[in-house]
Amino acid sequence: MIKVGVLGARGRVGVEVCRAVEAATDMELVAALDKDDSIEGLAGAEVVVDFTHPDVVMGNLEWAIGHGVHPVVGTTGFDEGRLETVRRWLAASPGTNCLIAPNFGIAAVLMMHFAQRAARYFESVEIVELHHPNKADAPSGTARRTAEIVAEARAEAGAARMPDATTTALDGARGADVEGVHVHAVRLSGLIAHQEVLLGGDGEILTIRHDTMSRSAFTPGVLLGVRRVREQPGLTVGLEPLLDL
Ligand SMILES: NC(=O)C1=CN([C@@H]2O[C@H](COP(=O)(O)OP(=O)(O)OC[C@H]3O[C@@H](n4cnc5c(N)ncnc54)[C@H](OP(=O)(O)O)[C@@H]3O)[C@@H](O)[C@H]2O)C=CC1
Ligand SMILES: O=C(O)C1=N[C@H](C(=O)O)C[C@H](O)C1
Repeated sequence: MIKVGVLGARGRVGVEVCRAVEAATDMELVAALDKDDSIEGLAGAEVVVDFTHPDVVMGNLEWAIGHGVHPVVGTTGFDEGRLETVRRWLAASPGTNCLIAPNFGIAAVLMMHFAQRAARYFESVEIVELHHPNKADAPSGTARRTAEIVAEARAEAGAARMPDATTTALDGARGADVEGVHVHAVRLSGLIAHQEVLLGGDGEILTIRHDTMSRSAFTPGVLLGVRRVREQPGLTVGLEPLLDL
């Protein structure tokens, strides 16, 4: 049995994760902690799942890694600086591993992968992410990561700069620029989590769209991460290696 702790246990995703861990026959939920609980309650857990908030996740990771608990992290807000800090903590705690995935939905991971594969064949790529209005951050972790891997694929293929004749615009009208890829964030009641990657070429457009219809979509990926994190050395970013992508 894998002893699992959950941080953010009363949150929108945390509730689903606790339910899934309790239903898994190879896992035991040993701690379900939320905002005002002491993180010391994680003592005894082998793996901790974090779905909290970008402002608190780094403190949680420092504690977990320092205590030899393997984190599986869904919380967003990771840039290269944060990832480097996590790598440093892991290096100081040999045998402890960490998985950080901006999206645990299998279809969402495939959407990102297909966008990365397609990017080199098109002149233009833009991303529109659409989420519920209670989301803390923008752009979403998924959109940010998609833009990064799309930009990387385009750079590797020697793609030219994307055409854009805009010289006059209101601030924000062209969205956020993530390594040259424009990302637009919609916050709308009724939505959960959605993303479109628009790829434009000569006379044709490919749209890759992903829709999260229920937060239960994240739990198979989280359980996969919990089962595999102990054998994935150091820091793993994204679920792709666990899906052989
Ligand atoms: N990787 C993925 O697949 C996914 C990632 N996410 C990300 O996960 C994060 C959480 O999303 P969501 O569940 O919607 O958010 P919620 O706000 O619904 O849940 C977060 C929970 O964490 C609690 N919390 C805040 N601080 C702490 C702390 N220090 N220790 C323990 N618990 C704490 C919050 O309490 P309180 O409300 O009182 O502040 C809340 O109950 C976001 O960053 C989101 O982007 C979301 C969906 C999928
Ligand atoms: O906050 C959310 O809801 C989600 N957050 C993640 C992100 O920022 O990409 C994953 C998914 O989009 C849902």
